Amino acid sequence: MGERVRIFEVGPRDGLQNEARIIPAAEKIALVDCLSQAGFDRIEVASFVSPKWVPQMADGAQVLAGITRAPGVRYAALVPNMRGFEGAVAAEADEIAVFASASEVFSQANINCSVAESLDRFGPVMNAARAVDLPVRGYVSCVVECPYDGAVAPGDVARVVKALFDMGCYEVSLGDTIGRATPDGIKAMLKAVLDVAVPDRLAGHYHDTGGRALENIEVSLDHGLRVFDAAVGGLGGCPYAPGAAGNVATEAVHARLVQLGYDTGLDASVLAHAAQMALAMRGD
Ligand SMILES: CC(C)(COP(=O)([O-])OP(=O)([O-])OC[C@H]1O[C@@H](n2cnc3c(N)ncnc32)[C@H](O)[C@@H]1OP(=O)([O-])[O-])[C@@H](O)C(=O)NCCC(=O)NCCSC(=O)C[C@@](C)(O)CC(=O)[O-]
Repeated sequence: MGERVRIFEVGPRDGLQNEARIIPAAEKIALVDCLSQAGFDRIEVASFVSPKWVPQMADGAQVLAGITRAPGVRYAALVPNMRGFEGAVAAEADEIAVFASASEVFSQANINCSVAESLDRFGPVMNAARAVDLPVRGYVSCVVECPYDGAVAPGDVARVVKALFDMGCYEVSLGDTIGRATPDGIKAMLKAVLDVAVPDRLAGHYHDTGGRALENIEVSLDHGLRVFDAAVGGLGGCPYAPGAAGNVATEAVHARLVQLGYDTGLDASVLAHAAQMALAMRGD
């Protein structure tokens, strides 16, 4: 058996948040229930953000209430502030994620505040999560490139990663939000980030617009990362990142990792079925 590399499935959240068609909660629940049989230990299923900003995620509580929770799987939700935290806790999310950006312009576009303001906003969320023993993951968007502002300095990424760890995140996921990063760009970013963090508490979250996400995962494996976010069927995109295509497809990441000799713990036939469901949901 090869070394374990974990895939964090983000399709039901990051994947579906950008779909133009409002997808009924029952379809999302069916997808999550299928994914629960695939062998993931974490699946991001909802976000508790403003429904005016992201209408597709307005039914997060319904989704969390409707899924059949499999033992050993943590069902995660994204929260931008205390209001989102309260929604996630009421819906019994098993973990939450706060999300910041390495780019000021993207931060304004995505959550209507500066990077520093977003980090301040997470303070009370972290305290409240600690009080109820809820694990918190952190995301940093635009780790290589910003859709509005071009190249992002690796040092800016490292600063935000450090701030998220300092406030208590158990893991930080590095988002190539627009999926344009090259392996060299990922290398330069990781060099700076690994000055402030250990690789086994980092995850790669790579979109695949430029078709290089699998190479970017390989470069990250070389730097010691062992967790990668992916969306089944390659669903996704961010509503506030124009031009971003989907997340790298879970089934493609699984296949590449197996080819490289790693063990993902996932069942390829369940993944293939989930990918078909995901593609049908987006009308492909
Ligand atoms: C952060 C805010 C809320 C600020 O939004 P705002 O307009 O600056 O804040 P506000 O506090 O003035 O609130 C505006 C309205 O939203 C309500 N509101 C406020 N908070 C909540 C909440 N939690 N749940 C439900 N409603 C909420 C609030 O009550 C108010 O309602 P109104 O009075 O107008 O009726 C807004 O900008 C927002 O929701 N943004 C979400 C953006 C988002 O979800 N983007 C996609 C996820 S990030 C991503 O995909 C990247 C990632 C993570 O995958 C990694 C990567 O690839 O890079």
